[in-house]
Parts: sequence; C-alpha cells; structure tokens
Amino acid sequence: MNAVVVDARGAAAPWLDEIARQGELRWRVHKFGGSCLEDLEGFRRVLDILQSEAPVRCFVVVSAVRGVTDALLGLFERARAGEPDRAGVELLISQHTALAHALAPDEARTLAAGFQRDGEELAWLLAQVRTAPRGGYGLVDRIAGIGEYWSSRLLVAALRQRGVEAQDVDARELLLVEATQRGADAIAWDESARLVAAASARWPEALIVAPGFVARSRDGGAATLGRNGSDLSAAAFARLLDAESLTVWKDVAGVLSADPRLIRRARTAPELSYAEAEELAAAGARVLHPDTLRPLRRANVPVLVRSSRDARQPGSRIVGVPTGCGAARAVTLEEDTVSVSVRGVAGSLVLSALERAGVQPRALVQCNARRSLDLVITAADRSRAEPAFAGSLGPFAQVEWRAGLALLRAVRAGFGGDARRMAALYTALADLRVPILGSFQDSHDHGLSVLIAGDHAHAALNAVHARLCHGTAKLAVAVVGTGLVGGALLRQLQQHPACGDDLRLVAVANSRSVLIDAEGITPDTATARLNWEGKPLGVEAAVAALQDSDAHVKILIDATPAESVARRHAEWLAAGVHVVSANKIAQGTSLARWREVRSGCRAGKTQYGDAATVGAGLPVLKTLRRLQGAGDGLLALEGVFSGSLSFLFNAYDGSRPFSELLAEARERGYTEPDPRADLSGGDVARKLLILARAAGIAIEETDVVVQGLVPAELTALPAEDFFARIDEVDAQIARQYAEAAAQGKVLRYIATLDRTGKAQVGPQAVRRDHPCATLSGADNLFVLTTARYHERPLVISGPGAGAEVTAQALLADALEIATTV
Ligand SMILES: Nc1ncnc2c1ncn2[C@@H]1O[C@H](COP(=O)(O)OP(=O)(O)O)[C@@H](O)[C@H]1O
Ligand SMILES: N[C@@H](CC(=O)OP(=O)(O)O)C(=O)O
Repeated sequence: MNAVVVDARGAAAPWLDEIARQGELRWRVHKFGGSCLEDLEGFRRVLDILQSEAPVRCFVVVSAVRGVTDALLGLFERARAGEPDRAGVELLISQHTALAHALAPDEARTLAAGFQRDGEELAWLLAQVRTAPRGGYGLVDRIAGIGEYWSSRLLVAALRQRGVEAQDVDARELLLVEATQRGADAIAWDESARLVAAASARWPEALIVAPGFVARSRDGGAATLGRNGSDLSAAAFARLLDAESLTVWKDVAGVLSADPRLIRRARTAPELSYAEAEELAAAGARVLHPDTLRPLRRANVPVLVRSSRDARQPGSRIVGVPTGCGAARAVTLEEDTVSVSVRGVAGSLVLSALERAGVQPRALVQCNARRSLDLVITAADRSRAEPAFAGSLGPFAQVEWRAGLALLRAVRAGFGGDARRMAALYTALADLRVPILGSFQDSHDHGLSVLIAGDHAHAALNAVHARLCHGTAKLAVAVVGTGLVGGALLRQLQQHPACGDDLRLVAVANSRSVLIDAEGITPDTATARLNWEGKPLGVEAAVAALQDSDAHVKILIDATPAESVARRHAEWLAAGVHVVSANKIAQGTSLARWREVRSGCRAGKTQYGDAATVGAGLPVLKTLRRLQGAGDGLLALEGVFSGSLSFLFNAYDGSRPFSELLAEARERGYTEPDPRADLSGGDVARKLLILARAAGIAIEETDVVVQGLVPAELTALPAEDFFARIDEVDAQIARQYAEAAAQGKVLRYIATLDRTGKAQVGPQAVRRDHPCATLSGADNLFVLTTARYHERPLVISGPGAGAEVTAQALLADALEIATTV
C-alpha cells in the first residue's frame, strides 16, 4: 500500500513520497535527553525501552550524558579566559570509557580509543579558542556537540551488545541549518529531507541513532541548535521522516501541571494542544524546547512525552485538538523579573529599542490610544534594556521600573475568555492576600499571566496550582453542617493526603448558606468563605454541585441534626448521590423512613454510610451487619449508647448539680445542640432503633419504651425557658441518685433490646460491678448476645461522643464508599 503523502505546507513533496515508498511501516522517532542518560542505570532503562520498541522502524535522537554539555561549555569558557583545563577533558573521557565498559564490553576498547582520539581533538580545539577570530565563536559548536556524538556511539554499541541491529548516523551529515536564522526557522527543510531520506533508505532494518543538538550550517561549518536543542533535532527528524509519532523521553512522567521542583504534587497533563505546549515551553517550563512543536504542528505528528523511569505510564500526548476535563493544563512561574511602564511614546519605538538590545519581553500590554506600554522582562535583561531606552526614547518618555517581581502564568486554550477560570485564579491569589500588579493575556489566548511580588511567588504558585490544575477528582464531597462535627471534618479533610487531588470538596453548607466551587474548596478556608461568599440557596444547591461534578463518586456528608436535611436522604440516594450521615433521623425515626433509605440505595445503586450515627463510629453497626451476613442472629442487646449521658452519670456523685455537668458536656461537644434530645432519651432511642433494624428486627418508634430525664412540663419549652428551669432536672436526678445509693447502686442510662423486639431506654439503678457501671468519660458500651456469642457476649466499648471521633467516622465512611464503588 502506498500512502498518499501531503506536505505539511501543502506543496508537492517528492521526498515524502520517497519515504512512503520505503514501506508501509512509518518511523517512530524517540528522543532521550540528558535527564534519561544520566548514568549507567539511565542507559540501561533506555536500552530496555528501545528493545521493546523493535521491530518498529525506530529513529533515535540522543543528547549528551547529563551535565556533559555544561562541562564542555565550561572548558570552552576557561580556555577563552586562558585557563586550559586538561584534567577536565580527561574526566570526560574516563566517564564515557567507564560507561563503555559497563554497557558494551565487546566494543569497549574501540569506543575508548575513539573517546581518546576525540579528547585529543577537543584539547586541540580548546587550544585554538584564545587565538581564534571573535573569541572562538565558530569553535564553540564543535566543542559543545561532542557529548552527543559520544552518547550516540555508546548507545549503538550497547544495543548491538544486546543483539539489536543498530546504526549510528552523523546528524551533521543530515541536518542543515541557515546560520543567520534561529530555532526551527534555521532548518533547511528540503535539503535536509533529501539527506534524511537517503540515510533511512540505506539502513532499512536497523534502529538508527543520531546525535541531537548538532547540525551543519549551509556554509559547511559545525552548528548547534541552542541549549536543550536536541528536542528540536528530534522534532526535525520526525518531520523529515513523516514519522508516525515523536516520543520525547524525560525523567518526569510527562508534561506536568507545574515544575515538579516547585510543586511536589504536580500531575501529568494527559493531553495538550501543540499551541498550549508551545505556550508552556515559551513560558519557561523546561520540559520541552520552545521550538520543538512548530515543525510537527502542521504535519500533525503527535508528540508523546513519557518517563524513561516508568515506561508503563502513558505520559502526555500533544495533539491538534485535545479533549479532557476543564482544568488548566499547567501553571508556570518566572521569577526574577522586572516590570517597566513606558508612557508618552509610541509602543513601537519601545519594542524596536528592545529588539535592537536583544531583549525579548516576557509579557506585555500595549495601549496605543494612551501611548502606553507595560511590559515584563527578566531582571538579567534590564542592564541591556535600560541603556537602549535611554538612547532611543526621547525626552518625553516616562519610564518606570519595578524590580523583584514574578510572572505567574496559567496555560490553557481559551483561558482568557473563561470568566469562571479567571475568577478562580484571582480568588486563589485574593485568599492569600497577594496583590496582582499586572495582568497579561497572551495574544493567541492560550494563557493568562499575572505579575506579583517575588516574595509571594511560591505560595501563590501553590495556591493557583491547587485551584486550577486538578483533573477529574475520584471523589467529590459536599459537607452539610459546619458545627462541631462538620468543623472537625473539614480539618480532617484538609489533612488528608488525597484532598485537592483525588478528593475534592465542591460544596459546603450550613443552615444559612451554601458555598459552591467546582474547582474545589480548600477545607481550611471553607467556613470563612461560606460566611462571606455563601449564598442562601439551600442544601439542594450543594447536591446540584455534586451532580454537576465530573468526579466518579459523589458523596453528601450530613453533619447536621436537621430533620429538613434527613428528609431528603432517600431522594438523593435514589438520584445517585451517596450519603454519609451523622444525622440519625433518616434511619432512627419511623420504620417507613428507614425503608425509604434502603430503597433509595437500591434505586440509585448508592451506599448509605451510617457509622457515625451509633457510638460515634465505634464498629458496632458494621459488626452487627457482619454477624447478620454470616447468619448469626441477635438475641439481646444492652448497653450505654449515649456519650453525653454516659459522661453525665459517670461523673455525677451528688456533689455538684447535674446541670453543671451538663454545661461541661455541652462544652466538650458530647451533647446534641439541644441537650434535651439526649436527656429525653430520644437520641438513645434512635440509636436503638438503628441498631435493631440493622440486626433485622423491624421495630417502630412507638415500640421503644422511653423513660426520659426531662420532666414532661419542660419538654416543649423554648430552649432558654428550659435552661431557666434546669434546677427541676437537678432535683429529680438528685432524688433518683439518692434512692439508688441507698441500695448500694449507681444510676446509669441504659438501653435494652431482645429478639422479640422488646425495647426500652431509661435510667436504671445498677450494682457497682455491672459492666455499665464501670465505664468512664463519655464511653459507650454495647453488649451483643447472639446465637454464636451466647455463653459470653460480644462487647464493644470506647469513646461514644466527641467531634473528632464522629468526624473521623464520617470521613472513613466516605473513603470506604469511594474505594468500594
Ligand atoms: N511543567 C513541567 N512539566 C514537566 N517537567 C518540567 C516542567 N517544568 C519544568 N520541568 C523540568 O523539566 C525537566 C526535564 O527537562 P530537561 O532536564 O531539559 O530534560 P532533557 O535533558 O531530557 O531534555 C524535568 O526534570 C523537570 O524538572
Ligand atoms: N546537550 C544539549 C542539548 C540538549 O538538548 O540536551 P537535553 O536534551 O539534555 O536538554 C544541552 O544540554 O543543551
């Protein structure tokens, strides 16, 4: 089959036909940079990758071993300064010779002899530097490119050692450049294409290895493609070979959402457009040479950026039109920049002065009508820009400099036209109180830069990255209720390692307002933001935010005691939102409601996390269900199910009024917001109902005999009126306590259930050695007698109240749901 080949520029391209004729298989070009070839292990990883690529037609471009180009340029500089460094040359020779012995013992001697010969030539070249015209600038390319030749020879020998047919080619015989031009514009495409086609035809079966970075200038002299130019070499070869793909192998998992040296949790962008990747490279993200993509873009050669350290990862794919979620692809930071504002002269005058001085603005905004231009340049360029302005702007120009700045850029196509994303960027900075000193949209709208003070730069990058660069979260969470338990939950969420990445808080609500942020709310800031940004939308808005989220699992966490929230649980469950609840109303009131929750779960294929409703997360419900599941039936259940009542009766000895202890229990977060829910026995009754139903004993609310501690005439009073008459409670407890003490007993608030459904809760006088009498603090006790735990019951005991333990039960339930669905 002969492919129809169209030149990227639309013109007839006979050299592409020639390549197509060479067979059906298209070339795959791979580039390994110094970051992959850092040492012996690095070479071995590269060899493994290439071996697994065979038999696909493979053209490999390599850089110098890490640090070698820097070392060569250092030798050049020292030679220019009249300090020849023979030892430096020897060091490079021995470094490469050692690699040759380890990688290709059969060819090591030949390789070593070659390095020695080149080393002599290098020493000779260095000796020419001082006397060469223009300080030896013609020589620098010959010197700087030596590392690439050496690593390509090493790689070919090592491949052959492993039995792979490999052939090195000299890139200076293939890649021609125009000395007057730079980057991709310098490449003489047609001439280079003919040379490449001939070379690839010559070794149809071999894996070809070429040194990157080096080229030949049209006038015959040695040339290089600029620092980190091997990426460009590889792009040029991929274009010239009409390759199927170019894979650029790095020491990172792909194009990351930020420089990993600054953001530890940077994540791989699965897909980017050519333009976005170009914008990133131009903004200083070192991952790709800025000119790499231009030759490939119009030819539509996909570029893969992958890690040689973990070749199982797919890495990043750079294509024409990426798909994927709405996060920004990446954020970059250019530090050590200065801003300059020029007023009163035409912008074109300023820009041509800069061009003459060889200074490229990093960002600019021009207003022709006001004859003003604001731009950002690197601090290093200021020393050239300042005299250039002085010499050419005339007496009316007002030039204002500001130093010590940083340019923070968010990259994504259409960013500047997306108010929601821009607002997210500005809010992240506002939350940190970082003033924005300037804002610059790139002319093709692939990014937005903001200028900030340099000392805020890293914190700002972190915050903006956290807000803008997350992909699809696995788990979206809405927290309803920001009281004691909700507040503790937010703190625990903040500390959880998945927070912000796999776990995203998309809504927070309390009884007054709702805060929604699809990009994710930082839990630390949630309550403050809820207070000043929240809207009185009702809890439905939080559910809608969950439903709108692209997360795989959506969970609403109810940390309220509210009937109005519990009423909706079943409906949300049926609509596909999992519910995790500390709220006992949905399962602990009428049986009909409990059944609705069950059918909601079935209809929506969702789960209901209720560990926090009984024993503040002690593994009681879970144990009951496990026993049930294994065919063990509950015969009887007894215990202290209320943390607050446990605390009150454990502490009460008649010396202090009961109400004083009640105030302390409230302060410790043990009681329900209205303590009558505890004192009335209603809360314990709900727990008993939840437990009974979980054990398959379908009893109604009315089946539980409840004896409360609140005199009947106080139950319906408003809270303040109740507290005003609290001494009536004190008197009643003192009386009951005295009666028990007279029999040598103590008072405890105890719940009991038997298998026939007989259920009661209330104060009981028990002997001092009764298990319920030996509890301390706010501990709960659950004594389960079952068919199999018959002789001796199963006992579960531990703290049964408190915001921290209740919150952790909520979080643990949510995480468990996220891992099981
Ligand atoms: N957004 C980013 N994504 C990935 N890597 C980045 C990014 N920004 C900076 N880098 C840095 O770029 C390095 C890879 O580039 P470089 O060392 O020049 O590779 P090579 O030598 O293979 O050409 C990574 O180690 C990483 O530290
Ligand atoms: N070795 C050259 C060319 C290059 O591209 O290297 P790397 O692929 O390691 O960035 C340099 O250091 O500039």
